Amino acid sequence: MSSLLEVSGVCVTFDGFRAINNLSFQIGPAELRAVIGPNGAGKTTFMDIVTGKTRPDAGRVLFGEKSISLLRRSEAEIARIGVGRKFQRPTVFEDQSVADNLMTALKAARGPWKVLFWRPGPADHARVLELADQVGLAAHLARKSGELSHGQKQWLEIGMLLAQEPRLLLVDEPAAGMTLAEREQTTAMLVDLAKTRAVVVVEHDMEFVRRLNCKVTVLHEGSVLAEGSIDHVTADPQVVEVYLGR
Ligand SMILES: Nc1ncnc2c1ncn2[C@@H]1O[C@H](COP(=O)(O)OP(=O)(O)OP(=O)(O)O)[C@@H](O)[C@H]1O
Repeated sequence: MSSLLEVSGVCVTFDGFRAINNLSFQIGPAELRAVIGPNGAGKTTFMDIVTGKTRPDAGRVLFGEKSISLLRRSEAEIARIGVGRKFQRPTVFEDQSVADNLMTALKAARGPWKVLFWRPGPADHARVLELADQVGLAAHLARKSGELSHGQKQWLEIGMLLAQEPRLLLVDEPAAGMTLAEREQTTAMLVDLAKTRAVVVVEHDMEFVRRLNCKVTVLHEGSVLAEGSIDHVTADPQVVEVYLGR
């Protein structure tokens, strides 16, 4: 399988401290991957590198069939190339309806110039319905986003990211603060999304990771400590020592 994202030999140093240390990581074009590891392991920095927020001192970050380098590109360019990132805190427009939030995201996905003259047509309204359906909010289109539950807001934001049609979606602790039912729905949603794109989930909740039922990458001190199925990594004595045993 050729990879969609290839990170190799990446190093990041903050004030002399090696936060990412010769990190190499690959993800396939339609793959769900969980990234776990203790506090300070480098999970956030890894996502910052891929999205162009942090510049590595060394290494390569290549994306897509043409192996486009993501280094030295702006965050906006990387988003247009096909990388979406979902932060932990949802940032939806609370005064707008679910449909309006999704339409705003569709509009933004057109790029800064086309937006000036853009008016939504029937295909855009259909796309809004499709996006709402993908994130389980089809029955809530007319509701004000501020009235949604925490979990529903998270899903709306995922829907807004999908408007950009990312080929790689990075999701930071999606289960945090969710009810059990919302977690289950989020699991199903992420599994479904990863059928047509790569989805990388950074998560501390091991029960949630287990339910994702996907390959797991364990980071420690800025590099990959272990990789494989959840059963494989949780049985690894080094993983138990640095992370699970705490
Ligand atoms: N801007 C920065 N300046 C200095 N040090 C930083 C900076 N960003 C991250 N670090 C350090 O780099 C290391 C990796 O941090 P990072 O946030 O990537 O870890 P993490 O795995 O996401 O941790 P957590 O699970 O707590 O979110 C930590 O030791 C952190 O203190």
